[in-house]
Amino acid sequence: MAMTGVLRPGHVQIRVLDLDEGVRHYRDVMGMEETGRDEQGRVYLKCWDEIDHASVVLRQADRAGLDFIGFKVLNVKTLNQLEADLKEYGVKTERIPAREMLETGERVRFVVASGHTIELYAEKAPHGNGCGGVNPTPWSPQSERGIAPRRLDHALLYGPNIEEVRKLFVDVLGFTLVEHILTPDGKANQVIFLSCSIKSHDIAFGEFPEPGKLHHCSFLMDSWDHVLRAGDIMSMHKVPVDIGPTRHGVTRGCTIYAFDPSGNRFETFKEDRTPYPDHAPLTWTFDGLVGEGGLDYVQRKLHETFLTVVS
Ligand SMILES: O=C/C=C/C=C(\O)C(=O)O
Ligand SMILES: [Fe+2]
Repeated sequence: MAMTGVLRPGHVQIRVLDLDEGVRHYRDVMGMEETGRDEQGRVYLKCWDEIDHASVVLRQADRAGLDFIGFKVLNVKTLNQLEADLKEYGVKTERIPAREMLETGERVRFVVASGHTIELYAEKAPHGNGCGGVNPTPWSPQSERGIAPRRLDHALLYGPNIEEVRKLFVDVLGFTLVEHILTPDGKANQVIFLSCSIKSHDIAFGEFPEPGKLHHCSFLMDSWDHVLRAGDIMSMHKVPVDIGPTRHGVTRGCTIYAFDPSGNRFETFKEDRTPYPDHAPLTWTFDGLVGEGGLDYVQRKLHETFLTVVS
């Protein structure tokens, strides 16, 4: 947890072109549990080992992408303090009323320099993970349905001005820069990996001319084996795979990148680092992205789509 009380990415609202297709993907292929639908027609889903009501909200729209990503913070006191800190830093914030999102309290919403909408919230009703809270089981039957990721893990967002975004997340929200990929001239950041925990990243930003773009939302798998099994299930459902199975040199994460029916990239990801905030950030040169396997460690090749395909 960041010293400022930001816990984790708690929800993403993803735009899908066809709601039924989207639900079939996240519920039946990914194996997430549908936990609700609201009067706006949005569909709420959660991963099997998440406690809170939902981590993915699907909204039907005429263009794919990410409406916003929300971070859960420790409590209401922390939420109020962070809103004050954001305002003092010069960020314009707005309050989204409680229950605008099912089972979720007030959200503090703001737009960062890359054009992405970020939210902070303190309250989301628990739904449970099927293991129980007293003498719990180590897993639940839901953990065997479909790809069955443990949780929503992180997102990589593409847009301009990521240096300004880095400063905000580090100086105000208390995130740590864990790894970064430099631009070809080595003078700036191409991609930054930021953590509010001891994960390799809770959110990442890549420099990109168009604001507000989604590179991928990522879901945590337990092992290489589970990532490979996810690949089998993607193939069974003809899910278009983008990169992998492979390991990223950056973050060491074992990965498959693929696309949902709307063309939103998602990732099945096995974490393999536990960086603490006192660790110095790891640096990747741009040619390290290719030559040293930064993107694809096994094949040591750059997949153009990593730099160009967003939703
Ligand atoms: O070189 C690119 C690395 C991308 C890393 C991830 O998407 C990840 O670690 O989840
Ligand atoms: Fe990722």
